[in-house]
Amino acid sequence: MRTSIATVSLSGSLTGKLDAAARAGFDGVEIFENDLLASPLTPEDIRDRCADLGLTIDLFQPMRDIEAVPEAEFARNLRRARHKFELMRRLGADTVLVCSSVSPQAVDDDALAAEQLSRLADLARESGVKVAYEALAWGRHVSTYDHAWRIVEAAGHPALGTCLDSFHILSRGSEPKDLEGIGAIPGEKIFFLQLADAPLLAMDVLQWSRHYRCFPGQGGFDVAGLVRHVLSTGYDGPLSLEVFNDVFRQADAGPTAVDARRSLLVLQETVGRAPLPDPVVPTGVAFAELVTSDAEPLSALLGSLGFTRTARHRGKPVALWEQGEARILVNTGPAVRRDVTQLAAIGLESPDPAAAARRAEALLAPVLPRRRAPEDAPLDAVAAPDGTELFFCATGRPGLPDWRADFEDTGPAPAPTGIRRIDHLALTQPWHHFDEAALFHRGVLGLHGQESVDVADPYGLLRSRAVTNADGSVRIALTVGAAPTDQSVQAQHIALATDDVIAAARRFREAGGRLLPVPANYYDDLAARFEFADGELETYRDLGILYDRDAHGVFRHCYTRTIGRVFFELVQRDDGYRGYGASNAPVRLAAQHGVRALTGG
Ligand SMILES: O=C(O)c1ccc(O)c(O)c1
Ligand SMILES: [Mg+2]
Repeated sequence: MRTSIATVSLSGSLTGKLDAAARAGFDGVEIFENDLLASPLTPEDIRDRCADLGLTIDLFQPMRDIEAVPEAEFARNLRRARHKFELMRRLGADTVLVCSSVSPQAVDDDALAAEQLSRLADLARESGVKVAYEALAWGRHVSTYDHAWRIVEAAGHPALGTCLDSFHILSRGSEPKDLEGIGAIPGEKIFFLQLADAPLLAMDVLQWSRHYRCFPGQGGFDVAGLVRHVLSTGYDGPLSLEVFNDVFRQADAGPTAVDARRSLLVLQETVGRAPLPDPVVPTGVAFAELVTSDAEPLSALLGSLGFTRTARHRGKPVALWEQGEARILVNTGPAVRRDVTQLAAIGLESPDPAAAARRAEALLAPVLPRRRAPEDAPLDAVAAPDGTELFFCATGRPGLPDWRADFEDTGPAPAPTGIRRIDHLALTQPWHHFDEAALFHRGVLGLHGQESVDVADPYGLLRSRAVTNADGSVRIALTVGAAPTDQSVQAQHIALATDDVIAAARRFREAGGRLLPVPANYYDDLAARFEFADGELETYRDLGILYDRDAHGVFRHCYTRTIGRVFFELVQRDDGYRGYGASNAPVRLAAQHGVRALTGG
């Protein structure tokens, strides 16, 4: 299917928007009148530029407040339309969007609306233009798609059809049965289909539409369900994104256009219309790679956690540290983002690394060079939106490139200390890339998105959403802070799974490690909320262990101090607990702020 994007969805100048849309692979654009008015280019220049970029102009919009008005007013509207149709001729655009009137002059008279739209369509036809009539959710008299369609049907004019916009339809809380009417519209009378998602917010629908729309798959609407209804009519026009969003209005058009196109690819796959390679869901975490300019503090911390250095890279200053199945690479080489200790890469165990990379590439993920150096194993890797490198690994599987082969052993595996593996990785996202990151991890990696939760931090709200595979052996928690300057929102962490967090915490402390101190008030509150065995709470209090329960089981966890941007968590999940201790995050965040205030670090 052809894909299109409205220029209003992207930031910057009209030419910048067109370039970004073309580079992301869109077939066409909807030109917003305001973008054209503000552009120094003539309509002919814009037409030529689109042609050079391989973009069709699928829609010109919007024309407002046309129908169901007194005759004198309608005559003025026709005059206005004549000018716009001439402009469209110069632009080479053949479909105009007319949105339902919000004018106080408009009357509630479907017959009049049909008659005037029909006369508009007569004029349009003379200019070779088709009119697509759209119900705005806040239209004065016409606010539903079926009402707009009844008027179009009554007009019975070949140059008049309807435009369906998923936001206007789904923002009205449509039940599945309310969408069935879509299937009854003849496909050739649906002149255009605009797609947008939105987070489920209770607010004025106009404000919601103008500020909070997002790309399909990033909000709470069933956009794919609506598209299925539309496709069942035989509609064969473009899938076009029309997203009014304050964040996208400020963000770079290039990455936004890529995010937009990826969302459409995932949507097309959901409705069975995208030729994408199947997802290859990762089956485990092979390693987490930290970069640092000073390995000393990190080595000490890993040592206290029971990790030992077991191997080093043959060609680069990268050490492998292991404990159980948890593997941490410490890279002290000249990495791009080495200024502060941070998580730079994740190795994901993949059933078919090459196929995983093919899907990632089809979903517009930047593919990284397979060999960093001539002697390296050829590993498939892509960059996530936050820059984290994702390696698709086949650890110890004959016939496939193995990252482990690039390492030579330097010491034996450590004695087990009860740490089994990496439980999850928590990555903070730049605030304006959060939805993009969640969609990326779901679409590209085939992970499943869990509920989004908001967590209070002393200086703002953190949003958090985890993506996981089916058995929980890969869990990535994506978080973002409301306050972009707050240091806590920059932190990343590696959570290590243990079967006995008390023993692990004691061992860590005995080995010289320092756990994050937790205020006594927290334990007083725990005592009020839960019943504990004798001495249990005192043990938690002594060690700084936090406690949570969900419908499935119990979660106990504690934190190390932070080095650079990175800290570690020891976690014990019992009886199928699924969460990440979100209810404890405010206490953890406050404690981390407290430590920073004391140490100045
Ligand atoms: O917010 C608006 O006015 C507006 C304009 C044109 C559209 O296609 C639309 O969906 C909304
Ligand atoms: Mg619209």
